[in-house]
Amino acid sequence: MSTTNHPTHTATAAAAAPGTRSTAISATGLRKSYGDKVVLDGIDLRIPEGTIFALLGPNGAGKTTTVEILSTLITADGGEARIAGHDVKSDAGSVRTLIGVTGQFAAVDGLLTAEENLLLMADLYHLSRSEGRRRTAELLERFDLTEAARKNVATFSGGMRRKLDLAMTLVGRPRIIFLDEPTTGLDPRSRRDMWELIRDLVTEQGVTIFLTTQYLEEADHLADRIAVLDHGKLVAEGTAEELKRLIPGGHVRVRFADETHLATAAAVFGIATRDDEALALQIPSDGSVTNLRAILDALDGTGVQAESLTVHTPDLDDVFLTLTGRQNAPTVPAPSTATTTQKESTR
Ligand SMILES: Nc1ncnc2c1ncn2[C@@H]1O[C@H](COP(=O)(O)OP(=O)(O)OP(=O)(O)O)[C@@H](O)[C@H]1O
Repeated sequence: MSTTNHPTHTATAAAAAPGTRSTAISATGLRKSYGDKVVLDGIDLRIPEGTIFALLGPNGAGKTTTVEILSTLITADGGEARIAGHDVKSDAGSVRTLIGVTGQFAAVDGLLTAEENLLLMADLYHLSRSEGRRRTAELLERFDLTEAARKNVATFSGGMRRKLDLAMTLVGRPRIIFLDEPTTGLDPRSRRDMWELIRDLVTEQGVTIFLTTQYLEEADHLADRIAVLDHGKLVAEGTAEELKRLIPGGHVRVRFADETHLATAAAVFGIATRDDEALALQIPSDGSVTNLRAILDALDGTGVQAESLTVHTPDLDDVFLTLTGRQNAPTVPAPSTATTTQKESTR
């Protein structure tokens, strides 16, 4: 897709101070309280250009508040945040020309068709009539909405509305896109479609994505880096692999035909946990091929045959549970009315 016709963004990005040129989003000591309630308690972030960053946290952790501050919708009580080098408070106008924000159906008008919604957005971005039509057609095609283009959005499925909402955000060709829970409530297929669209934006156009999610799988799948937000503080940050390494729990489970075989194997693997009932041994392992080979070689050495072997590597659910002491990842979370109302004022 062409990225011409967008002088504002290119010029503004190039104007960023040299030291911050490769940093799309940064924050230092961000704080926000509502009355007595501390929502953000000193958040530090540094997100390089052209990457996907996921802010992961349970309901009420402060994810939307973070997005609202970074996208200039509300101001922080303390700390500093910059978008491509521009201060979100003192230079909010420049920040707004660089970013796109997609909340929960924030901008979509259900009484209009998909095409009308996109054309309206093109008007808001002062695109000429012909450029607006061209961009609308291009986005409808890209998001597989061409057939539904002339239908009222009220008839759309949740997945189609989300796609249209993202398409509307892209009319202005933002270089930095905030996606607040982009797949909450979507079925698995629509969620995967959305993931593909998000990833394509980064690989094809080099945009930077800041997404919030409650889904560990989503962060694992999409993000270059993940931060876990809990009670207004970042409790961990890293790649999915780094976060998974933070916690123990990786193991190989080997099942045997009878107790004699189990006892022989157990004598070899001193640190293994024995499950007599299931005739199984649980052997600590990082799941690497080298480690698996060593386990199998040691078993071969005993002359004992294993009936089955399964590898368990910790997933982000385990990480979340370890870091926050709570299970996460609801299957169909209900959208909160309060945050939806705030999100409606995003544009
Ligand atoms: N305008 C407001 N006035 C008072 N409290 C607020 C306001 N906005 C947010 N909060 C509170 O701040 C906390 C964090 O809210 P926020 O919406 O940022 O969390 P979240 O992590 O996005 O959660 P969710 O996943 O439910 O959207 C919540 O306890 C919420 O009730």
